[in-house]
Amino acid sequence: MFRIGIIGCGNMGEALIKGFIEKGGVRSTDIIVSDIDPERVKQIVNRYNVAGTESNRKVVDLSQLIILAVKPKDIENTLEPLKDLFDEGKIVVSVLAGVKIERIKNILGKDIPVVRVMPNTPAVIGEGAVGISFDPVIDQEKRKEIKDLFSSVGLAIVVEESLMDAVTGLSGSGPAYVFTFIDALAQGGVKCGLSYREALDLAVQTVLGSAMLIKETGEHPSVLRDRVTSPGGTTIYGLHELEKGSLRDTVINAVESATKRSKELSE
Ligand SMILES: NC(=O)C1=CN([C@@H]2O[C@H](COP(=O)(O)OP(=O)(O)OC[C@H]3O[C@@H](n4cnc5c(N)ncnc54)[C@H](O)[C@@H]3O)[C@@H](O)[C@H]2O)C=CC1
Ligand SMILES: O=C(O)[C@@H]1CCC=N1
Repeated sequence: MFRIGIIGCGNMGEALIKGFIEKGGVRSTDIIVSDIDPERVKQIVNRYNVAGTESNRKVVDLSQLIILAVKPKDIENTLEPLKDLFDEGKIVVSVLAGVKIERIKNILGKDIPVVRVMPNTPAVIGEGAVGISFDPVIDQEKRKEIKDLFSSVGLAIVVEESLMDAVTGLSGSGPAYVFTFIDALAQGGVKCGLSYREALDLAVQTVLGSAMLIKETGEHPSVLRDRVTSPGGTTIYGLHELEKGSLRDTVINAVESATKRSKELSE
């Protein structure tokens, strides 16, 4: 038996495999993976020394915790052919955006425990942000085991399932917003004469350092911002441009729009 089976070895599937092994102390021998793309399976097996198969049925048959990491549109055609294999003792963990616990149970046609998890790609280096929503039938011991597993790849918080769309819109999709912001910061540096490499290095460290300053001081971002903003200095001029460009409104709208899309995916 394998402790963990992962169906779907794409961006998120691989991020979890890498994070579990390199940061979470999960042994490669505890993991079996499958994907419809045989080349992808070979790649993952070679990279992480896990067991690999093209058979999803083998993954379900041989695993206790079955992590689904296919696209939401593929959930039915992935899960339907496997439902006879889900029996006592197995738990489904779905990282699929917008797919509700109830929908997975309906496809399985039985009351198999299901956990919804919304990780993000920094999980690959153990710096993920993970929302977890438990099926009420899952006992405290199993909840702790699953929370500990995902805590090994970053910050894991338990939320009501009704908030999982917001988690998806904020932290699930959030790395893409931050990558865009960092690239824009760097391009600003380029416009002012820095090489892109220098500008990107400075931008990355500025975002990383600023985030860590919030995390380590527990101070509100506005307090820390005011400590940068000298009266009549440079920062207020930059901040004013951000306000003129409605940065805050745009970021709030981005999270809200991605959240709405997650809700649409669940319909
Ligand atoms: N990419 C991200 O940052 C995040 C993705 N997610 C969720 O993770 C899931 C996967 O997303 P990505 O990894 O980005 O997509 P992806 O397209 O990179 O990976 C999906 C993988 O599933 C495989 N696949 C498709 N049908 C299959 C089947 N029937 N059996 C086995 N494997 C099958 C594909 O070959 C592919 O390798 C999605 O539901 C997404 O909502 C959640 C959080 C973050
Ligand atoms: O864009 C998506 O649908 C997936 C879910 C959250 C991040 N990527």
